[in-house]
Amino acid sequence: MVEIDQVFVQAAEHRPKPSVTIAEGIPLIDLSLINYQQDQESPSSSSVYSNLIEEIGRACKEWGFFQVINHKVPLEKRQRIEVAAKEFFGLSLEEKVKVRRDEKNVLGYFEAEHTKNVRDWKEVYDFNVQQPTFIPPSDSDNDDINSQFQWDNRWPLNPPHFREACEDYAQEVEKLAYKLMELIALSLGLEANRFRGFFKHNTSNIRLNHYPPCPYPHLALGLGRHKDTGVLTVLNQDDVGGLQVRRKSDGEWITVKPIPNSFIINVGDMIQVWSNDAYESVEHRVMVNSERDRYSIPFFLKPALYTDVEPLQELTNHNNPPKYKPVNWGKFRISRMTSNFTKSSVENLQIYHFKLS
Ligand SMILES: O=C(O)CCC(=O)C(=O)O
Ligand SMILES: [Fe+2]
Repeated sequence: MVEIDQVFVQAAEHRPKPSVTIAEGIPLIDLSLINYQQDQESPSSSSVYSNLIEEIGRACKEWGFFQVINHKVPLEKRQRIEVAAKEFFGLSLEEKVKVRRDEKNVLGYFEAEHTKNVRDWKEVYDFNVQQPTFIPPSDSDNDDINSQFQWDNRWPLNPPHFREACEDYAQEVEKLAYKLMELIALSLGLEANRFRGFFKHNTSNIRLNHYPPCPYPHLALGLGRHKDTGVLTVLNQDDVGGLQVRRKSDGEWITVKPIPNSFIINVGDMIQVWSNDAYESVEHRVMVNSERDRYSIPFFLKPALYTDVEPLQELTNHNNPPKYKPVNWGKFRISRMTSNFTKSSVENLQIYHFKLS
């Protein structure tokens, strides 16, 4: 067997253990009650609905992760993007690099991502849900965003229905994300639409992930440990499994069991800041295996580039003062993005850098 390229090798303490604990714990939440009609009378007064809100609040607090079923994202749209993703990744590298992401183009195909300075065993394709991305008017603070980056989607010509499959799916999953944000707002004691204004010019994106079989699953990871930087993630994973979540209660890595037609939801860094640590963004990673290809499709809900994210006034008071300085989403995003390309000697920007001591 050829020796593994050292760029993929995780430090001993970050390698997956040979035996894994399958999570009993990640809450499974039934969304049968939700409804996407805007003009629907709010069912928030009914006690069944308040149970749902409470369940979501508890999951966000105790795990930062949960799975949902009966979410109403049409299965057929989900299957279409899954097929499109497989077809795209099945193309030759020469074809795929025609839409390769680079230092200037933020979106497209990429096969050399690093997480915490170790290369991931995967390839990805990113597109933004809202186009064009709203770029704030130039001032000295925003020069980076204005002059250095291109935020246009880069659609491949092949497979033929790729773009349509991606856009159709994005619309559906975005609705689910906003509905979940309403439930999360209610669970924090806020107005249902409290977060809505942050997404007018959102920078939400969808990523297609492909983790090829890896002959060294004990040394490498499909995706190294990390927290999601955005607001909320809605993840579609296939039946292969490999996602692990760091359990808050004891720091153990717990494998999330795939459930057909479910989504895995997790809180990102920006909810952690808005909620002043009531709901924390939790570390997770992806193991690879030597036999099967694994595909996953996260939707990352993200605010507008100009958003200053800070603890919400309603959630802070004299006894619970703000724990963070404002985090400018555009700057945070760009700092994180540029560090994903190669090994770098400095740690990238994390939200704890914004903590008020
Ligand atoms: O592939 C997965 O299951 C997780 C992907 C993920 O965590 C990410 O892309 O941020
Ligand atoms: Fe993630």
